[in-house]
Amino acid sequence: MSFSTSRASASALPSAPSPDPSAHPLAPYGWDDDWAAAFAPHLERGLVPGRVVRVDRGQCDVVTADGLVRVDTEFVTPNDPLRVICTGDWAVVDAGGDPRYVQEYLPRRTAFVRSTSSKRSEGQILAANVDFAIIAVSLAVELDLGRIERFLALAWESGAQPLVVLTKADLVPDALGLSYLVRDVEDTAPGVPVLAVSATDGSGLDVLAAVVSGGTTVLLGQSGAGKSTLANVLLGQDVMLVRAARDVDGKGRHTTTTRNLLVLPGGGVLIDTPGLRGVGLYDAGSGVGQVFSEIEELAAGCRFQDCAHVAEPGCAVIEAVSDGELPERRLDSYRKLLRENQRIVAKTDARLRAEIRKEWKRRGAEGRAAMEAKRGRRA
Ligand SMILES: Nc1nc2c(ncn2[C@@H]2O[C@H](COP(=O)(O)OP(=O)(O)OP(=O)(O)O)[C@@H](O)[C@H]2O)c(=O)[nH]1
Ligand SMILES: [Zn+2]
Repeated sequence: MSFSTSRASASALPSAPSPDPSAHPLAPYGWDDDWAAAFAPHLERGLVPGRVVRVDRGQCDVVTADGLVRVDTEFVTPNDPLRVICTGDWAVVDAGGDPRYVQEYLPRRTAFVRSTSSKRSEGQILAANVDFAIIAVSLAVELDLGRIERFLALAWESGAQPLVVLTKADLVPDALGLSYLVRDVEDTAPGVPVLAVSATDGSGLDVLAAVVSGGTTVLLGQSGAGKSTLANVLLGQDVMLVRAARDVDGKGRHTTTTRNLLVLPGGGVLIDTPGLRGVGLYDAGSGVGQVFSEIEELAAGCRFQDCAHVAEPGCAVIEAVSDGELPERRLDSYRKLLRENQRIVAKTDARLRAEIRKEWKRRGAEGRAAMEAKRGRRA
């Protein structure tokens, strides 16, 4: 069966420039001319570039031109959790020292962030320099467009290009039904390629592999959406190779089964960390705007600049709904995500205020104690 269900033709799909493997040993890991330019000053100082494949407490595994090395990360683990080195970062490595360590990392192009449930006021960095975010959606269950929109907001917010991959297409009985499902999702996801694939009959997988070749990809989606299956299909035999490569540092850590950053046979890498799998929505403000770009465009025609599109006179958005031009479900979903986003931001601010108060209380207590000690000495 040939793959022809999606209106998004292969030519309309984004494609990352395929790195020339002869150009640089790190090209398969995403190294390109822009990274090389950013690294040039470090190279002059005898430092080497490496991509972070895994981060542990205090150390990380970095793949360099000479293979995988274990390096200390004390200089790249600041208090701000968003600035801590993470999988996908391009590290500036001092490989000559003992211990070897990361001096800094190159400015990130994109970043996936998760809101933390801890007392910390900021999010947690999950993956850096991701080009493509595959949002896996199972066709075995009824489509939940609201959920897709939520993942899209998260993906846009990170800076990566989202791709919706409808999995288990073999379970949809007829081609016409499948094309309707694809169109529904396309209408929900302006600017986002939508592909239907099946790991069972192989349809669509070659297109998907071609799209993500040369870039860095992450897999998002509900449990059971088929992410592991897609990862296995994309990776082919390379999982084994990367595991074997872990033995390069001679410490036998190849026994690990944690898959973090893996080379794809067709070029490019897949980042698959446990944290990314349960990712939520964190301050996806501009991301929400991109998911609902047609609403934002309509809003430009509202009479009031701060129109909330609820009951304002001259509201172009409500007018589009009553004209049947904009589905009411879209507007509801937009409002819901904006509200949720505001709650997260408000919660974050409240945490920050609470932390500041605690700090001032502590200082106040110290100050009082010092004053009392002084008084005591005087008495
Ligand atoms: N019929 C059919 N089943 C599939 C296909 N792809 C995956 N599945 C099945 O769907 C189930 C879930 O797939 P997984 O790949 O484990 O899903 P996941 O998203 O990784 O799930 P979590 O690990 O819970 O996040 C498994 O039983 C797969 O065999 C497909 O193309 N067709
Ligand atoms: Zn309006």
